[in-house]
Amino acid sequence: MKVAVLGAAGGIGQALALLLKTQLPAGSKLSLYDIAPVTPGVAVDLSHIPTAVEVKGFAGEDPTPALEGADVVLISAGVARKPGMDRSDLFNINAGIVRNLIEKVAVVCPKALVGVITNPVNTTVAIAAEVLKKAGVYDKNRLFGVTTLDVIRSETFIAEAKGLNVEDVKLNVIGGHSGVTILPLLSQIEGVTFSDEEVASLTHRIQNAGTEVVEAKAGGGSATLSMGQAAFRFCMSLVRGLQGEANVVECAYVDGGSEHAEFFAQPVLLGKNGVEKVLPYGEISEFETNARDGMLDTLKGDIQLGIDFVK
Ligand SMILES: NC(=O)C1=CN([C@@H]2O[C@H](COP(=O)(O)OP(=O)(O)OC[C@H]3O[C@@H](n4cnc5c(N)ncnc54)[C@H](O)[C@@H]3O)[C@@H](O)[C@H]2O)C=CC1
Ligand SMILES: O=C([O-])CC(=O)C(=O)O
Repeated sequence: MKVAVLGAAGGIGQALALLLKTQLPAGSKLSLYDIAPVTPGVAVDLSHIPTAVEVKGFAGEDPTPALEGADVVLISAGVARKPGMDRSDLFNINAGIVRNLIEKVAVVCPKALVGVITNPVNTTVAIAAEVLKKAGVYDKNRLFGVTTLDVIRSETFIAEAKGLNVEDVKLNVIGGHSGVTILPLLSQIEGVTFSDEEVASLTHRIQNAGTEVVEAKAGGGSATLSMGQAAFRFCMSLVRGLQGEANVVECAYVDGGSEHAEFFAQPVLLGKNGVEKVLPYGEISEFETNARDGMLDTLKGDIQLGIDFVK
């Protein structure tokens, strides 16, 4: 199993690389790429940790050597938000970065499972799909927007608010990955009830949790450690699926034939070819139905921006 992290010298990339070095299955290869010259050094640093995972680092303009033979590619290359910015403000810089990296993926490892972390995810995933289509190698089952941070935040905040064991909190978060497009399905959590006020305030907190971190870091970036953990969880689920494990399910932002939008985050069953099956997200409350329907213009606009960028 070979996992490549693009943007590996950044805040997310380094946290993710550490988790992968310590927890990928024995015999795996971990390949780190970033334009930052420190990247080979990050790999040397990690290589001193005694695990059976081989790590190599690559810097410079060309990610090709990092991508050769990759089964999974995770992309966190790009710029992060500062206070006062929306994720969409990152489009001008990050759109081109994701396009260029995916152009290389299309040539070097077109069969890899690709997880896009770089914001604005609602748009960068559409960019990635268009680039892969242009190259004639698009497989919708192999491209994912990583929305796992919304899931782990929901699990944490709900457990805190309700005094639950966080291990017992499981839920789907659907839609996309920004503001109103993030929709945690609180009504589906077993064994708890929420007042209308709790639903409104928890939903709002989850939708704005990225901004909570951006403001707390006061200009020093956005979520990196929690995102490292989230990307790690998602990557391990991809790996477990590739290895043939049964019943591996994660929510992710995929081209899954949704009736709502061309890309939509919902639960997917993972397997040897990426998405084995797009799963229904189940019954939802009236509040959630309104929130879902209310997000769609925003989500579709974000997706169209990505399509237009490549065309
Ligand atoms: N999907 C999600 O839930 C989340 C997404 N993000 C996004 O992830 C991205 C990365 O965030 P951080 O790691 O905090 O930023 P960072 O600034 O710490 O790291 C980004 C890295 O990308 C590298 N980079 C820039 N251009 C590159 C290129 N062309 N090729 C390879 N590497 C390149 C930089 O050298 C830097 O090391 C941001 O766009 C951020 O908004 C952040 C948190 C959550
Ligand atoms: O908010 C940001 O800019 C980073 C992000 O996507 C998150 O923390 O969910």
